[in-house]
Amino acid sequence: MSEQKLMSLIASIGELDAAAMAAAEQHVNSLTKPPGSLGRLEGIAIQAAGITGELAADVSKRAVIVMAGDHGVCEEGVSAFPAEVTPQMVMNFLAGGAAVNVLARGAGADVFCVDMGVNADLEHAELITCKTRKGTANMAREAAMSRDDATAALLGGFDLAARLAADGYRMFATGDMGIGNTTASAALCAVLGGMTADEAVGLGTGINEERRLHKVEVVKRALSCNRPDAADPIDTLAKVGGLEIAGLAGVILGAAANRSIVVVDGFISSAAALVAVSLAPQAAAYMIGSHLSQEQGHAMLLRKLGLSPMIQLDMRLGEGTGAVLAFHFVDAAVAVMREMATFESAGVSRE
Ligand SMILES: Cc1cc2ncn([C@H]3O[C@H](COP(=O)(O)O)[C@@H](O)[C@H]3O)c2cc1C
Ligand SMILES: O=C(O)c1cccnc1
Repeated sequence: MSEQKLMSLIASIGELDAAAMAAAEQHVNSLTKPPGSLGRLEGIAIQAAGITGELAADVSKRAVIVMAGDHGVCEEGVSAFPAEVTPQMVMNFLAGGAAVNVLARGAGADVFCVDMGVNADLEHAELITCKTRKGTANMAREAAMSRDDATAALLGGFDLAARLAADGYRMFATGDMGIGNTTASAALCAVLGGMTADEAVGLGTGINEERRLHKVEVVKRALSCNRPDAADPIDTLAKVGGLEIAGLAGVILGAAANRSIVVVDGFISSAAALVAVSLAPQAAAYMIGSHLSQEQGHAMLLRKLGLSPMIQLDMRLGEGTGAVLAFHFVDAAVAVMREMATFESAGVSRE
């Protein structure tokens, strides 16, 4: 039933507005600069027009959605940090003290923190709760979650993006929090992205190479014990994914269905994007890449997604930090469209 609902919501994701993109391209080429000289800002401006249907959309209302969930696979020793950091960081987000809060303030973005499945009873007036279980099971031994749990998390993310879009938000950043989630993301890359476990597994929060090799073995075990079906993204998500990753995939789909820009953060968010485009290839057009994470699989994953990062600051944090920073560049692209003079208006000659 709910899977049917998800499929019908996904089917509502349309193509970009071709007429708006053509008008935006024509406008970009009329501005006082040599053609193409603003480089990728021009492409972003045209994509933003295609997404929103407007030449220079008002994207001043923007949100970073930070989704948190715990991972049973932590018991295999895959992270440099203990699992209790997940709920502790959620409280830090809500208090405004995490990196993403600081960078969001700088980019004029509202932070929405969502408990998608943290292994603790969290209460806070501003915490959004969309929880079916307290963390996933250990995917190295059994399915991380049920198909119903994965579907519910996808729908929860979709619904949140839709509600925020109805509230006027036109631009979203995806953010994650969940100790152990680079392991789940790597497993998703292996199945849905066709990467080897060794290509997909990185150092996460800062394990050493010896522990990375152990993490590769854990991912291989998760794949051989669960046998996820690469042709079935929900099966894959349920078996080797995570609750916050599922929620973020839903956010991406919900943003696309509501003609909103979705700026994708680092490795974990990109794994969520991989799930989203595996379910709905047409959602890819609504996504903008933000930064290149230091997590080793990210470059390959971005290539598979067809996303090019705008910035490379050697960050490897998640939380939506890279995506929120990239808001500044989307702002720049839209401002160019809105404010630059044309050859005609400024009386500047061209051939
Ligand atoms: C204090 C702290 C804050 C974070 N904020 C994001 N992450 C990031 O690190 C985790 C993924 O790495 P791994 O798979 O190695 O556990 C995720 O929670 C991710 O959001 C953090 C990690 C820590 C320790
Ligand atoms: O790129 C990311 O999102 C990332 C990398 C390492 C640890 N946490 C997040």
